[in-house]
Amino acid sequence: MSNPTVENLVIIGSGPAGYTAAIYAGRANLKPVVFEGFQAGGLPGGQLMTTTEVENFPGFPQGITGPELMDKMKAQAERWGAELYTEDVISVDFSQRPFTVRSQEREIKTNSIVIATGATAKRLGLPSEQQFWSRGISACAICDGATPIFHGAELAVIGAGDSAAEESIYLTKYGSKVNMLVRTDKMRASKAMQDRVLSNPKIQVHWNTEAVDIFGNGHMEGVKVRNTKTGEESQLHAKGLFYAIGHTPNTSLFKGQLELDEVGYIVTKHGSVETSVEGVFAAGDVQDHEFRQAITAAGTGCMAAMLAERWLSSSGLIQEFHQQPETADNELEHQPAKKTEAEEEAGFNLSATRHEGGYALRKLFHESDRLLLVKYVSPGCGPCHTLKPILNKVVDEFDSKIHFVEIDIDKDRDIAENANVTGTPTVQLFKNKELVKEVKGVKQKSEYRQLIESNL
Ligand SMILES: Cc1cc2nc3c(=O)[nH]c(=O)nc-3n(C[C@H](O)[C@H](O)[C@H](O)COP(=O)(O)OP(=O)(O)OC[C@H]3O[C@@H](n4cnc5c(N)ncnc54)[C@H](O)[C@@H]3O)c2cc1C
Repeated sequence: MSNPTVENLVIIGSGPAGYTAAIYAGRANLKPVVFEGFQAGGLPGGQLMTTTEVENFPGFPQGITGPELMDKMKAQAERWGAELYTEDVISVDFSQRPFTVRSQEREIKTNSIVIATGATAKRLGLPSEQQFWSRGISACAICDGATPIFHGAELAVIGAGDSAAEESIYLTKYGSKVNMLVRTDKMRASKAMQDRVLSNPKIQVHWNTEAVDIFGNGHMEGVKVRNTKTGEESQLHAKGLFYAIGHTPNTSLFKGQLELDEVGYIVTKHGSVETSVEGVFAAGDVQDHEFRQAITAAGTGCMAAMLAERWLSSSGLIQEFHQQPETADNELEHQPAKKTEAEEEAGFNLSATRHEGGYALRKLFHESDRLLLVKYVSPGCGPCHTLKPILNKVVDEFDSKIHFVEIDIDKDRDIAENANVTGTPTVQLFKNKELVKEVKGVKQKSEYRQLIESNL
């Protein structure tokens, strides 16, 4: 599908840099188009979707969770008229003006671009990594740590920076012990984080230790480790292994079109966010290997939008869209209050499509004559947050034809255990009490739709 109009500005990425650029460009009446991303370079909302409390973003003295902060930034961008697409950009062409940006769904011509594609968590490439991925190995402790198999179990974290420290501390809520594997005899984490790790009785730091492989039978049982000083190998028992080993800038799309440094970060002019191509700006972690903070990403997002506006204006390309800000619809403020179990029993209505909690699931499993779609989520899980509006739309389409239940695996541990849920989000579809299909992670709407349609 081609769009014949030429946009003022396309923003690629929806972390703090992308949404801030969208807020500024929206307020400058540029009506920016934002590709929020989907899977190629992390979640829509960016890296903060995988964290719990953000304590250092100005304006939130009590802290705020990462997903909540990103929800607010998104709502603010929408309020100022940004047009958002939850799609990955698959190619760009900067060789001709206007520039071209393509996703699977559309092709857009634009006079200027802000790249805010951030960075993606690295993997180690261990021999059995693929086999045990999501069967013990995870790159997101916040998303998967609450899984029942990890409760009371020994766990391991690989890494030596702030992420590794934060994830180790978080995992002590669930595991009996957390082994932190550090390749050298030093941690890179901030002094404050190191102190929290070293003083936590549930965390053991294994210095000069690297992972060699994973072992297990179906599910992971432990990590083969090597002492980097002596070369001696040994086995460390752990039911879960969490990677926190840094990030790679998401710039493969731009190779050969923009100047990148030897690691792949976009090169910007000193003190600016201008790239080697006029009219293309880069903001946030994709061009910053030094600070890598939400506030610096937001700051450079602001600079990129302001410079894009100046550049469009001085090139005589600007097209203004005057508008009133939309009223923000903050979903979080409209969450229903939690019900007691007695209220749940009294209020259970078999004819309703949507339900939540273990009581409803048990009732529906035995009494429903419809397809039963079960979504398992956990508190603070960013991908669960991303999945919510996607699955909500699909459930609406099948209103009265299916039953839908949301299970918080932290509250209904026994249910998650019986259902063999090994990470969140997980969606299971049941027909006549039989499990037809399990889908892990976040997928496009069409995949869930097709799954339901083919079983109706
Ligand atoms: C666990 C953890 C905890 C953290 N805690 C803090 C904290 O407390 N305070 C703090 O200040 N910072 C924190 N950070 C760092 C902070 O998250 C980053 O510095 C910040 O998110 C960078 O923002 P960004 O906008 O540059 O990129 P990102 O947040 O990485 O977002 C990149 C965006 O680009 C999109 N994208 C990628 N490729 C494509 C594509 N091909 N097409 C379309 N879209 C694409 C992604 O979907 C994503 O939306 C933390 C990071 C982690 C991992």
